[in-house]
Amino acid sequence: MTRQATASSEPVAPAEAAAADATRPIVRARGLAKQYGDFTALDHVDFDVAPGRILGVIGANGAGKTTLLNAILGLIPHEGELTVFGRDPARERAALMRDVCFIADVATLPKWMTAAQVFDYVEGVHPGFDRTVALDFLSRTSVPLSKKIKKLSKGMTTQLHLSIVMAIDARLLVLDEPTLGLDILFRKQFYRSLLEEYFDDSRTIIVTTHQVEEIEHILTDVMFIRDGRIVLEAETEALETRFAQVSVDACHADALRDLGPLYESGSLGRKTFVFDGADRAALQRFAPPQRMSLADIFVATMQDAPKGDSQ
Ligand SMILES: Nc1ncnc2c1ncn2[C@@H]1O[C@H](COP(=O)(O)OP(=O)(O)OP(=O)(O)O)[C@@H](O)[C@H]1O
Repeated sequence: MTRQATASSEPVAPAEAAAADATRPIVRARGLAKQYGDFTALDHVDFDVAPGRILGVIGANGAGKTTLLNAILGLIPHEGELTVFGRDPARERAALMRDVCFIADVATLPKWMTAAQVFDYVEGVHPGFDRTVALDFLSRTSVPLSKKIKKLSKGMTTQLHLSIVMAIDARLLVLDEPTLGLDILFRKQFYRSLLEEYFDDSRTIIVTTHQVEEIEHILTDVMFIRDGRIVLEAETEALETRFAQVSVDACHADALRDLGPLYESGSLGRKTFVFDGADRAALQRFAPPQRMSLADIFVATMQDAPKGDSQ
């Protein structure tokens, strides 16, 4: 608001404008909702995605992840406010796609084309595609340019797909389950290349996957979705200080329950309690608080989150 007021009354210094651009959200949603008939797939969610971040959108099957991405990409109409690079994706999709690259599933390249033909095609439809970058990436692999995609192994297809991602100069990359069906080596390679060769401060990535543990290390932010609602939104770094779990003999269970755990589980006379924002010193009196993986935090949060009344 301040920025708009300034712009209308006095000129904004270039440095100031650049600083404002660097912090302005790439994606801004307020009351974003999506109904399929009487089913609520997205239930009035609010969120911002800042530039230079890697956001993991995590949720169980049917949580609403793809619906959220499709709204961002302008592929479905929505209710509520949604802007991507300041534009309404549903109305200004063509202009938006100059800045956005979307990959659904790496295995979905057209099987009847050769790699060279795929490059021809992408060159024709995406103004940000740089063929020389793609060729350079591919030259470091064993993927032949002249072979039809149906004759490539899945790993080769991944590398071909990656070469396209790397060569599209997009400011926002949207990945929906990008490594579905790939073995662990190729999944790891995909994310390593993404981080080391593609990502920099000028780009933003939004990614969904069920293989949370494999992308944990690349994410700067996470959003957990359940029943079309956001149940947790946080910087990944903050999770470590925020969440902790302690395992104790069952005889201490009541005392730990008094500290307000998010979730508890137990077996064989031991109880494990998960805490969100608890006083570490208070937990330490019972047992050393342990660091939790993103997958563990996800499970605990999902157990705790009340089921939406939207179904
Ligand atoms: N075109 C549609 N018509 C009706 N319901 C739909 C449609 N698309 C999605 N849904 C429903 O909306 C809900 C959210 O679907 P969505 O694909 O966004 O989930 P998701 O989190 O991506 O799931 P998954 O991890 O299984 O891909 C699901 O219950 C789904 O059945």
